[in-house]
Amino acid sequence: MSALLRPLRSLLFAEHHSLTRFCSSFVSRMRYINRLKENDAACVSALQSGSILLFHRLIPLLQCSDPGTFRPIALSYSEVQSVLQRAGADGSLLKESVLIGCSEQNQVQFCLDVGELDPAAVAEECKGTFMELRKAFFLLAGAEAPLVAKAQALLRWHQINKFCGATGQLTQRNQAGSHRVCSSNSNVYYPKMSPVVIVLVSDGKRCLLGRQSSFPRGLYSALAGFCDMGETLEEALRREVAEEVGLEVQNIIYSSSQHWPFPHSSFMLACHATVSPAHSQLDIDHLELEDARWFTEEEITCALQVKAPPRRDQAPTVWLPPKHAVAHRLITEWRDQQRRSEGSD
Ligand SMILES: NC(=O)C1=CN([C@@H]2O[C@H](COP(=O)(O)OP(=O)(O)OC[C@H]3O[C@@H](n4cnc5c(N)ncnc54)[C@H](O)[C@@H]3O)[C@@H](O)[C@H]2O)C=CC1
Ligand SMILES: [Mg+2]
Repeated sequence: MSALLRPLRSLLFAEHHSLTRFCSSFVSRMRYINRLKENDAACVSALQSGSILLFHRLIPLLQCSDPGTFRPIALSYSEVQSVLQRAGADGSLLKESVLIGCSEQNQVQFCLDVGELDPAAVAEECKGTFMELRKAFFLLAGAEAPLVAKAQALLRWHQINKFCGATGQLTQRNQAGSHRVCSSNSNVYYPKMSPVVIVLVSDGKRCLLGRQSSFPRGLYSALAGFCDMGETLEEALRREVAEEVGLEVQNIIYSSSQHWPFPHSSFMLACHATVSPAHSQLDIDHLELEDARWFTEEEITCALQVKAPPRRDQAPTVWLPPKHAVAHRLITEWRDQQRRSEGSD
């Protein structure tokens, strides 16, 4: 190795080693990932020891782990190299991998879209199946649904941001895929989510759920809406509730947030809010909602028992969003709060 290269290699090794040494606690994991976004060489090195999730035109490669449960197949760099070679592609596609994050087991995770390969050959080679995320999301085990959703969202973002919106010129990505830069005016683009407020309104004894005509039969959910430019969370929430059901809410309390991949990367900001019983008369905007109703705690408890959507030949029994959706969390938080307050009455 030439004298010039040796210092570079030892620098990279030290950098990688120090980065790897850092990857032992949450803080150091976060700092490590941040550095991989800033240091292309370290990211290339992390890719060679990382795990890679494969997609085919944004459809994730999964395998059945338990009956009715799927998980993403995490391949090593060399396993992906041999999949690519067997599928007749050269290994250079690997550099298109996008950094997702670092697992709690300190495994750096990447995703790669092999859209130009034959999906059947890749699926057979990896003993898996490519499954649309809309279907897979609810069959993935707990923590893996957000991981696969984030990976798909990143890959989609790169596919639709190849050109600069201002100059029309090509944009170039960094090795981690955490940003793209316009090749002519250096505009920097970062992956974006659209902020959405989602709220469970209560009048003290009941909670309010609505449904759009696009929802599956019988499904009711918390009211939700995209934030407009310049709005605060509270302003968007008040506007959406006023628009959709004609109510003015008070006492907005933040609950939690969630990346929601459908249809394209919403950033769900979930809250509880109240109206006084004297001002709970609904005035539904049927251009926005097919229906909206007040539900008692008993009705919610019944609806939470409904595990499968009603069949076409059945009455449209009310059912609620599954555990993967933040609406489910809002509803169970409200139900639990009702039980606590009844218990203390
Ligand atoms: N994770 C969960 O528990 C739930 C998630 N959601 C999601 O929340 C989102 C918003 O719910 P909706 O009631 O449909 O929203 P909404 O009440 O704002 O109505 C949708 C309208 O917002 C506009 N819009 C669409 N995309 C936009 C964007 N990126 N930025 C600004 N405006 C946009 C369009 O005019 C569209 O017709 C949807 O993506 C839905 O999938 C909805 C309920 C539960
Ligand atoms: Mg809405």
